[in-house]
Amino acid sequence: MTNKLVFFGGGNMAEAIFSKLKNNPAFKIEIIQNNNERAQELSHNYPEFQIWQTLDSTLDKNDILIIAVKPQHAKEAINAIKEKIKDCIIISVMAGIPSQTIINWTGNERVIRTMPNTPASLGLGATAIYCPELVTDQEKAIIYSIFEAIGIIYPAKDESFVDKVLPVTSSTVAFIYYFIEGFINHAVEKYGFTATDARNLVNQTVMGSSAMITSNPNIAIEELRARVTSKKGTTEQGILTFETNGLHDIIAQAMDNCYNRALEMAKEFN
Ligand SMILES: NC(=O)C1=CN([C@@H]2O[C@H](COP(=O)(O)OP(=O)(O)OC[C@H]3O[C@@H](n4cnc5c(N)ncnc54)[C@H](OP(=O)(O)O)[C@@H]3O)[C@@H](O)[C@H]2O)C=CC1
Ligand SMILES: O=C(O)[C@@H]1CCC=N1
Repeated sequence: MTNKLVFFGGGNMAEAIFSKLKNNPAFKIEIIQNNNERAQELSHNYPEFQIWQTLDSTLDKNDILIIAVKPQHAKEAINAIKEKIKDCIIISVMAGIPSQTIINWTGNERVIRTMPNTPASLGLGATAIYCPELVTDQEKAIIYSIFEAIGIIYPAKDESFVDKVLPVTSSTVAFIYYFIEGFINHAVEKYGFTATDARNLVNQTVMGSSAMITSNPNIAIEELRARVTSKKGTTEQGILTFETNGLHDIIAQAMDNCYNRALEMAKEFN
């Protein structure tokens, strides 16, 4: 069976998902993108999808709407289409907006909260999904299949975990880039590597380190680290610098501020 999958907002996160679904026969994809320039770019890059600037038709019970607009635009954007999305399945990828708020805006109770991340475009995504009880097992299987097609899923036991994964998976993509930028910039500025060489070397190291974790599920990450850290060697001095300056405390603070912002957004954009 083919399901109609309509993306409301065709920006970065939506594209990370639909780019990976484009050859998937299970879904007939349509994109609502109000910005004309972006709509044209999407039409050019994805001739297999239908691109609209507004939602003209009413969605049916089995159709799926993925809401992928920014949280601050959501209320107004959804209000403009609410009469057409009363019966469909609604999946939100928006940070911070609780499902009850979306129910209040739409009058539709079949609202699923998810939190994906951009590596979805490579099939390497990680998506937390919270389905309320009124979603049937059959519907749940379809919803899970969308996100399984773009990576791993984490079925959240309650909705709070959709916000709690923000500093674990979704925002973390940017946190990791920020960390990587630090290594690259200093390699260029202090040690004279070209920007390209530094990028390639650091990136290969990040990929290799990550692959070591994946290939050694029974070895603690601390142990993998210990195998690099020779007593009185070079790595030890670097780790000591991180420890002395409380890097793990800084990471914890960044995670808490990220999560707290989601809670704040729930109040700000209701
Ligand atoms: N980026 C990420 O890594 C992640 C994002 N998210 C969530 O995904 C959502 C989208 O984020 P992101 O993709 O980064 O943001 P973008 O700004 O890239 O995407 C939003 C898109 O929606 C369009 N849009 C706005 N209003 C309407 C409307 N009324 N009708 C149709 N299209 C509209 C915007 O057009 P225009 O440019 O003209 O405003 C834009 O193209 C957010 O809610 C965010 O919380 C979740 C996980 C990760
Ligand atoms: O920064 C944001 O709000 C979005 C949600 C997770 C990643 N980007």
